[in-house]
Amino acid sequence: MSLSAKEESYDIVDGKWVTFRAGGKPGRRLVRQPGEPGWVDTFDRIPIIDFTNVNHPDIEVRKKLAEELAEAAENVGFWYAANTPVSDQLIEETFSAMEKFFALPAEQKAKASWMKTPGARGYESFADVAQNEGSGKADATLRESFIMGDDITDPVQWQGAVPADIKPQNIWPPDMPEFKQALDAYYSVMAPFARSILRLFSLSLGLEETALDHTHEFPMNALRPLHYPPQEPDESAAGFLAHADFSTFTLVLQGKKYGSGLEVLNMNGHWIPAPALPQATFTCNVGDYLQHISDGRFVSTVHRVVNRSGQERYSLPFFFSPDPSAVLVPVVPAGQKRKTEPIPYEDDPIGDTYMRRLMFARRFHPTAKRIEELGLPQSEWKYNFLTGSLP
Ligand SMILES: O=C(O)CCC(=O)C(=O)O
Ligand SMILES: [Fe+2]
Repeated sequence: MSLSAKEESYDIVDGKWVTFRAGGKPGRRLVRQPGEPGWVDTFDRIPIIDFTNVNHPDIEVRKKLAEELAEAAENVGFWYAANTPVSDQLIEETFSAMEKFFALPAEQKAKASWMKTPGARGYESFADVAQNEGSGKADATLRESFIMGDDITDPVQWQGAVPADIKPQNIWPPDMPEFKQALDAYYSVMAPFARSILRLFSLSLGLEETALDHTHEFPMNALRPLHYPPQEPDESAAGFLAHADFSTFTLVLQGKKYGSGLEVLNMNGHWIPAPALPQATFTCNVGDYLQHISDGRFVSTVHRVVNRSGQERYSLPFFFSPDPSAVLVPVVPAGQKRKTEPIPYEDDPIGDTYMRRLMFARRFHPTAKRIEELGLPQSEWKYNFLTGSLP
């Protein structure tokens, strides 16, 4: 089922629109009511998938799980993951470190500001969000976050030789060394789990189980602790604006004891709540890279966060993305034609396209400003600006 093809097959005259950013550009969807022209059969709930068998020794068992996953990825683009390799204890320790980090005085958090790293890793304050997104008032406190990810210069992640021009990617709060320990521990469990899920997607696309492994060897992963205070009742901006992820897929840990607020957009323009469920660990979604690999079969579904719960909300997305050097080619079944239109820069290495998306979303970041000063056209933006240095 190609959701976007259905969407485009109707003449839209007037009505209410939901707007979002997806695939690196603005998009919109008409809000339709039952019986109205263009009302489609779309999801109104998110399926729960049991991952007990993710590494089952019998390939037939793994194939069955792959089929279940493919159905969710195709019809919803979101799924809950239950019975995963992530223990309750690890989850508790990770959330407790996150709460402690976000509770640090602003000056201590600012020591690990994302403005200090070439790839915008580190702490993003409430004020940074308000400035970057133009969302609400300058003093809005919609969300704050921290990003860490793959870093070849960190011996916890990589023990091999490091090229001399590669700079550290991550930055850490010097006043809370346990924060690094906690996120490293969590990251080291998530990375292999994500690789196993990638293999399920390989199977579901009719490929050898390991066929996509070479595109995700030292991938551009990111782990992003987020903190959303309860929104002011008069605050119209979302805590996280409607968007699709630029990842292969995303595994979001939502704390069960916190407020909910994640919402997923269906094809009729309705927001479907996706709160933490007692029986599941992760809320997961297809990202743009998997949508591309699957030739549009798996949908990078739009979502947002609005914390109307009246409680603090902490969440922890793990973005699994390809290697910077990977060039992704849509998988087209034998005897069929490609269904999707080519997208800009699709023959470029993913690192370069990632850079274009990241810097667009971080226009006040020094790397983005330097690119602007140099007057570099987007076609010349390169991933190595984030790891080495700009000209
Ligand atoms: O906080 C969440 O639950 C989701 C955040 C999100 O969508 C993102 O970081 O891309
Ligand atoms: Fe997202």
